[in-house]
Amino acid sequence: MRLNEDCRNGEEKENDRGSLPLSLPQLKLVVGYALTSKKVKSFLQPKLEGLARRKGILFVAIDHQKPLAEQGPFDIVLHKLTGEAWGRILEDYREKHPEVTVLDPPDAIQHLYNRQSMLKDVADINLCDSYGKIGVPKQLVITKDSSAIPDAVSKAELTLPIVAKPLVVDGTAKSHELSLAYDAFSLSKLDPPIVLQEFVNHGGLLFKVYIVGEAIKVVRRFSLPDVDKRELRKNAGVYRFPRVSCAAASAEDANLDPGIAELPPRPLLERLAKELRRRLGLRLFNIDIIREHGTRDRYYVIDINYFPGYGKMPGYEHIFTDFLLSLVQSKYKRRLSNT
Ligand SMILES: Nc1ncnc2c1ncn2[C@@H]1O[C@H](COP(=O)(O)OP(=O)(O)OP(=O)(O)O)[C@@H](O)[C@H]1O
Ligand SMILES: O=P(O)(O)O[C@H]1[C@H](O)[C@@H](O)[C@H](OP(=O)(O)O)[C@@H](OP(=O)(O)O)[C@H]1O
Ligand SMILES: [Mg+2]
Ligand SMILES: [Mg+2]
Repeated sequence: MRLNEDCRNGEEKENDRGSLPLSLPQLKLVVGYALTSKKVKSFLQPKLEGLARRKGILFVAIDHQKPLAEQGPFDIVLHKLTGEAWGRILEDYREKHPEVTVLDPPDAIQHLYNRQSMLKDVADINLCDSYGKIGVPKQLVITKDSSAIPDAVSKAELTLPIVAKPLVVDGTAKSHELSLAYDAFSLSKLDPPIVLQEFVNHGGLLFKVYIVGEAIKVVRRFSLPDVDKRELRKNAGVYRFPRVSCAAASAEDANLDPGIAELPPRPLLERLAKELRRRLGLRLFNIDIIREHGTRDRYYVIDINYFPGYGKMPGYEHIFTDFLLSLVQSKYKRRLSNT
């Protein structure tokens, strides 16, 4: 972190939401970012950059034509790019620059790029307390041979309908092309590797739980409608469906049945977030949670995304800048206590 006496003047001296303890010198925090142009557009909105500047945080684009080590110096590196080459560059940089916080470690992120390993920790946590139970839908991975799917589905005793999702999430639109199958035979039309997941009726509403370090923010999103099991036979086939829950329009203001709209209990989400942060070793992700329709406390995690669309999270500019400052403040305090 760079000490900077004159980076804030005039009205910019205001201490936004009290994030900077007054006893600390004024900081200038440099955040290098390596993001796709789509992500830059959705995340680095003027309201984020403006607030960040007022708080002494500067976002600087990482130049891919130049070696990372020759850029900066950075306090934090924020990134969401795929590819092994980039992962190696970052690992090498982390080794040589342990003083820089890389958000997040590439190995840990990799865990979320496979829909099987992504949900493993949720299943292992097996969270169940007086506030509710959180699990994952029953699922099956098919790596090859689509003709064997009907048999595999029957052996695994998966109940129809079934959601089919590409196994690997690699940032392409194709990895988000999902299908809903009303009969197991139609699944043999799909291209493995795929994950087959039991569809859980949830009243057409999904909870997106955004995590930014210690902060948690939940929003409601529209989702797929319930499927009447009696309709299965009539509708046999496999149907591609669009990215319903990703739409910018939120379900916050919709006139919903209170039993469906009620948010999951805060203590339950806090326990889940704390455990997942620790087990995944990640600080920036979101969790898609649904509540089984007709129950009050039976929850399923269906998806976890690394560095999701924070631009759609209300108040993200405050939450994110507070988080960035908290990272260097704790580092600064540790350094002071070591001197
Ligand atoms: N097991 C399930 N039961 C019921 N609905 C599901 C299930 N899995 C997925 N869905 C529906 O499909 C949508 C997309 O699924 P999922 O979130 O796994 O895909 P994704 O492409 O990774 O989405 P994102 O855009 O959040 O990354 C969910 O938002 C939900 O509406
Ligand atoms: O915030 P939610 O509704 O979960 O949806 C996000 C997806 O989960 C992310 O995968 C998208 O980011 P990438 O396009 O960088 O993968 C992300 O893209 P965005 O950052 O351009 O909005 C979103 O589509
Ligand atoms: Mg999702
Ligand atoms: Mg996803």
